[in-house]
Amino acid sequence: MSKKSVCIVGSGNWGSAIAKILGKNVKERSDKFEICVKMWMYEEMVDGRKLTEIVNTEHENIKYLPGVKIPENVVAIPDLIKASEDADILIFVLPHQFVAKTCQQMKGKIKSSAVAVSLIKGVSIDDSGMKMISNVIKEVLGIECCALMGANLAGEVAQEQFCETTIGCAVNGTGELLKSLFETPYFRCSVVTDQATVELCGALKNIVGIGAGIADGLGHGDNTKAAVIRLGLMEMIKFSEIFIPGSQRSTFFESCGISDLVATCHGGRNRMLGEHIVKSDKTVKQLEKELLKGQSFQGPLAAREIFKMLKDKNLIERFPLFVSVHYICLRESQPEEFINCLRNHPEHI
Ligand SMILES: NC(=O)c1ccc[n+]([C@@H]2O[C@H](COP(=O)([O-])OP(=O)(O)OC[C@H]3O[C@@H](n4cnc5c(N)ncnc54)[C@H](O)[C@@H]3O)[C@@H](O)[C@H]2O)c1
Ligand SMILES: O=P(O)(O)OC[C@H](O)CO
Repeated sequence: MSKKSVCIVGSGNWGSAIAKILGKNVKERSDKFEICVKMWMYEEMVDGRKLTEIVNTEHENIKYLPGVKIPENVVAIPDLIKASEDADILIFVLPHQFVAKTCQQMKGKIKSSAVAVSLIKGVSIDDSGMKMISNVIKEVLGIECCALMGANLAGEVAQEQFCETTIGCAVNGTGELLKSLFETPYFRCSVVTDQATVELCGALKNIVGIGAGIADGLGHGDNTKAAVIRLGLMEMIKFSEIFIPGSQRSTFFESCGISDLVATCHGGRNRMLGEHIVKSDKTVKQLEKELLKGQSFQGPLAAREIFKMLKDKNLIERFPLFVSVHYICLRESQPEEFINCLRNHPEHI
């Protein structure tokens, strides 16, 4: 079997943490993988220098993952086509609002035999309804695309603290190939076939994470947060039952489900957003700029997209937590209303 070459499409907080894992793994598994990992980087200037040059000389993404060394066999490339044209495995790890445009640029210019994996937590909504991000990639590029999601706060993974992740892969064989590429003693990968639920969990938990932050910001403690997690999980399960035929309850007990929900509700950027929404009167855009300095909150966009789906199907009353987070992000509802939403949740009736 010929060696597979790997390209990471994206280089933010998570993309850079994943680059650290992949750079080391391909060297250790050089019978299976090419040693050079290409990483497409959306070019920008940092302290008067190109970020790609900084990464390629200092081997550190000083803007998105400062303080963490990236192996020297990971090469940052600002040209998307040069980075991806020869790849056998494409790893998509961008904020979800950029994925369709990025794929359009790659269309017809990559290997037709390539396989992709999406690490992107979000969904895409258009006039035809909801699509998983892996389906957007699959449709535009015409290649197979799996998903990898879990309780994986990038900073902790980069510090090599133990965690688990879930590879959702409907196609035989590719899941095992991806496991052999990603797994380390501190990053354990389980493969499941219920890919759509894996991806949906990744998108929906970000909305619940904002809710947990709102409860924190209002001064509520661990009991309230536990209620946010439970009610959020119930809405995630109900949503999957309605929108994903064949969704399996067992997937919610993988890392992509309950574990990611717990991690995000305690340590995620979306949780931090919820807290700051309560403690300031700034917009989400302003808070993103101030708090994240170039990184991105995925929860507010997911809340808007899911709200649209619910409205179109007349389901708003069955998902009060998701809907309340959406209105609070828009500043159309007061944060205090979130606790009333928990109090009156249909799960209590
Ligand atoms: N950060 C985490 O802890 C973490 C963990 C697991 C999954 N994820 C998911 O991974 C995905 C990527 O998140 P992240 O944390 O790596 O990103 P991030 O929040 O650090 O986002 C910033 C990235 O977006 C890029 N960017 C800005 N404008 C762009 C454009 N027009 N086109 C393309 N790229 C552009 C920036 O260059 C930068 O690389 C998200 O879906 C997120 O939910 C993140
Ligand atoms: O920081 P968040 O809220 O975007 O969450 C990061 C990861 O998705 C946690 O697994």
